[in-house]
Amino acid sequence: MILDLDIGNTLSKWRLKDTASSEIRSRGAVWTREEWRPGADIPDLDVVEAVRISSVARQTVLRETVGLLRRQVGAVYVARSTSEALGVTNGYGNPGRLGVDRWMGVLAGYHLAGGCCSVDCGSAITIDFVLPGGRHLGGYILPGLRLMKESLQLGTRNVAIDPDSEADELLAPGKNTVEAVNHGIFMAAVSAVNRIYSEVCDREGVALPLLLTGGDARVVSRGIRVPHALWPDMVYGGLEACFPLTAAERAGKLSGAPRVPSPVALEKIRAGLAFSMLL
Ligand SMILES: Nc1ncnc2c1ncn2[C@@H]1O[C@H](COP(=O)(O)OP(=O)(O)O)[C@@H](O)[C@H]1O
Ligand SMILES: CC(C)(COP(=O)(O)O)[C@@H](O)C(=O)NCCC(=O)O
Ligand SMILES: [K+]
Repeated sequence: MILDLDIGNTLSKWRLKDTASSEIRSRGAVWTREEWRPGADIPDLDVVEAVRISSVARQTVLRETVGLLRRQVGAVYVARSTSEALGVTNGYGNPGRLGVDRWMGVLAGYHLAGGCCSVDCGSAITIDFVLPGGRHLGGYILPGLRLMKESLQLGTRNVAIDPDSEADELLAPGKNTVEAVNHGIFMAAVSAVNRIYSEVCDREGVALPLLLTGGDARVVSRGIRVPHALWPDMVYGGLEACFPLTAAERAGKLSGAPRVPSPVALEKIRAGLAFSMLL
């Protein structure tokens, strides 16, 4: 078995992948601030031959996790943001500073779709662009839905947006504090993604496939006006592409990859931008 770890600022996600069949056998998540210790929701390390890790948590969390795993598992691969990988050049002036979860998402997106916009809706919402040909442009970081809600301190933190709400409902003015906050942060997130996607496609003269991942991807997806695809395992996809271990991975097949969404024509994106300027 392969243990894949995606340690974010809120949740440490794990999944077990069968080395022979490439199937996902189990998955789970623990709060990042909790100690990572086998037992409870954590898989039994006896069956694990290799571990792949993407971590944006504090250095000490990664160090402790790697230390624990190295004692019990033969091969531990830790992903790093580099200046170039798999045909993509990192757009940051200091490439190592790019969050490795963003780098994994960009590499997975490029592997699947070629040039793309990859959006990760987690503790933070990150929006990254890579052009056909592999030039990563850099990206945008804004607070995630939960962070936005907590920063308001209006006692609404425990009332999450129902991911099954219709976009129309979420667009409407709130009739109480919970609604006003939930609709407000929803609009902040989706407006940013819609606008940034259109602006960058316009600037670069290319309509890019749009891919979404992260804990709030389903909610944000409700308000995205252009074709896009959800890829919950996108960060894991970057780990698979960087450290291929199974036959399917070596053949370039990333698990859970969606069908590549066909973007709308650039003219339409530009027309939408022009229209929003007139309002
Ligand atoms: N069951 C859940 N538990 C915690 N957070 C959740 C859950 N479902 C959705 N979320 C949302 O997802 C976010 C965490 O998403 P995730 O992509 O795991 O973030 P990170 O990678 O930053 O840890 C939270 O900030 C919250 O808004
Ligand atoms: C922006 C992030 C906090 C997002 O992390 P997440 O929301 O997935 O926990 C993370 O990618 C990070 O720490 N990045 C380093 C700063 C940067 O990318 O510029
Ligand atoms: K994120």
